[in-house]
Order: sequence, then structure tokens, then C-alpha cells
Amino acid sequence: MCDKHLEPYQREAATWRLRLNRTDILIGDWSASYFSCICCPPLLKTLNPDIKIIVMLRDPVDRALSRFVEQKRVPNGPFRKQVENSTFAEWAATELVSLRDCISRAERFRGPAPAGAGPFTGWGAGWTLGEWMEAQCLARSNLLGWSAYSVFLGNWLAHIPPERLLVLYTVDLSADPLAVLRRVEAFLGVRQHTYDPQRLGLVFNARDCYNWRCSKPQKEVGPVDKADGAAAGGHEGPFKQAHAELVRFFRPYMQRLFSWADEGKIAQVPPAWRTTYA
Ligand SMILES: Nc1ncnc2c1ncn2[C@@H]1O[C@H](COP(=O)(O)OS(=O)(=O)O)[C@@H](OP(=O)(O)O)[C@H]1O
Repeated sequence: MCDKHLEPYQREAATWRLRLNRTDILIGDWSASYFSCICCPPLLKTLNPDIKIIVMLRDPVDRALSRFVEQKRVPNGPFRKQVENSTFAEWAATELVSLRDCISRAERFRGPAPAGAGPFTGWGAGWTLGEWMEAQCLARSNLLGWSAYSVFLGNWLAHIPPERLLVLYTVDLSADPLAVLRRVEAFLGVRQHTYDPQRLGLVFNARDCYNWRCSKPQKEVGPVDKADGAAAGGHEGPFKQAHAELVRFFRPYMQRLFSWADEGKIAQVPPAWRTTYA
């Protein structure tokens, strides 16, 4: 992202304003890949100093599992080769070894925090070399590392003031989509829209339905299939062990999120996370 030419990106926003002949519209952009992009916070803030950021977080293991299953099922997925011959438990065990190795090499370069570092540090904003290297290890591990939310969220918060960054949780979107949309509208300062109630209950990019024109009512999204070796009737055997190991790996990152939530710096986390990652 950061090496790309900026003009076409700027042109996108201008094109929409011209097309609609309006200067009072808010232009948004979204992607699952911005969050872990290390250089994106300063880049986007430079492009738009008043930018507002919305982050949607899901239980970290569930996110990894969702991405794993997606990569198994999408024929040309970029990580298909990594996952095609493994169960989730097998793949996670291998990935954890290489991720932990990478992080332990980064650890040697961690060093003391620079004098005057604020409550959040990030890329070019107080990260030591070791922290940057750890973030690189995690950013390069799309399926697993991207779930180490505190590293990436801290980087965003080092560049974007907390009042311009809204953290939302997928579990709340599932339970009450309208309430989440109302929070988004209030955060953006836009008028409340009247949503089609049927569309509010739809889920996009769900298993077996991977494209933006394919949606399903939420109740039709079943459990992850046994064929993926992910969850045989819930949490049994190797999957249960892999889940426990992943919870151990993510715990310190989650604990940081919890402390930010307790300090009022981000929205309170889903209660179930406190139990799982205690
Ligand atoms: N409204 C709503 N509420 C709750 N959950 C939802 C919703 N919409 C999509 N989903 C689930 O999100 C998963 C797909 O994530 P993404 O759309 O970010 O995938 S992608 O990275 O852009 O391909 C995918 O999760 P899994 O089905 O577990 O794989 C979707 O089911």
C-alpha cells in the first residue's frame, strides 16, 4: 500500500464527488488488509488529517479459523497452498512454531521504550526496532498473526487520536446489527438511515458463499465442516488442543486490549473474551 502511487487513490474520492455533484458527502474505504498494514496509519493520516477509522474485531481464534476455512475452499486463495493438505490443528501447530521463532528473534532488538513515548506507540511513533520486527512477523502471518490485535491497534492509535478511532466487535454485529450501525452513524456524524430489516440480518462472505454478491441469512451459516478438520462437533481432540495453544499465544495481546478497554481508550470488549483469554 505505502509504495503505491497516491494519485489514483485521491482520484477515486474526487470522482465520486464529481459523479454525484456533491461536496458534502463522506467517502469511505474498507478492507480487511489495512488493519495489519504497518505503514498505513501515517499514510492515511497524511492523505486525510481528519480521517476517521472503524475497526471491527472478532475473537482472534475464530478469525484465524474463518480465514483458514476460506483459504481451503476458495480455489485461488493466496494461502491455499499453506492449508490445502492440513487440518486446522496441524496447520496452526506449524504456523505457531515459525511465528514464535520470528518473534523471539525480534525480541533481541526490543530495547527500552524511547523517552517521552505516549500511551500508544507505533511505526515511526515510538516503536523500538524489536517491536517493529515483531509487528512484521505478525503482519506476514495473514491467517494467524493478523489476530494479534493489540500490536496493530496500538500502531493505529499511535497515529490517530482515540476519538477518531471506533472499535467494534463482530459478536455485537451478529447480535444487534442495527445498534452497531447506529454507533457507526453517530461516530461519523451522519443522519440515521432507515435500513431494510431483511438486509440487516444478512451475512456476507460466509462459508460456502465467498463473494460480495452472495449473502445468507445469519441462521443459515452452519458450523465449520468436519472435512476441514477444524471442529468435530465443537471442540474435540486435536482441535481442542490447537485452540488451547492459540489462546495461550494470543493471551498477552488480548490482555493489552483488555487494559485499554478498562482505561476507556477503546470500547469495552465482549465479556466472553475475558473468560477465554483470562
Ligand atoms: N453481519 C455479520 N455478522 C457476523 N459475522 C459476519 C457478518 N457478515 C459476515 N460475517 C462473517 O465474517 C466472515 C468473513 O469476513 P470478511 O468479510 O472480513 O472476509 S474477507 O477477509 O473480506 O474475505 C465470515 O465468517 P465465517 O463464516 O466464520 O468464515 C462471515 O460469516
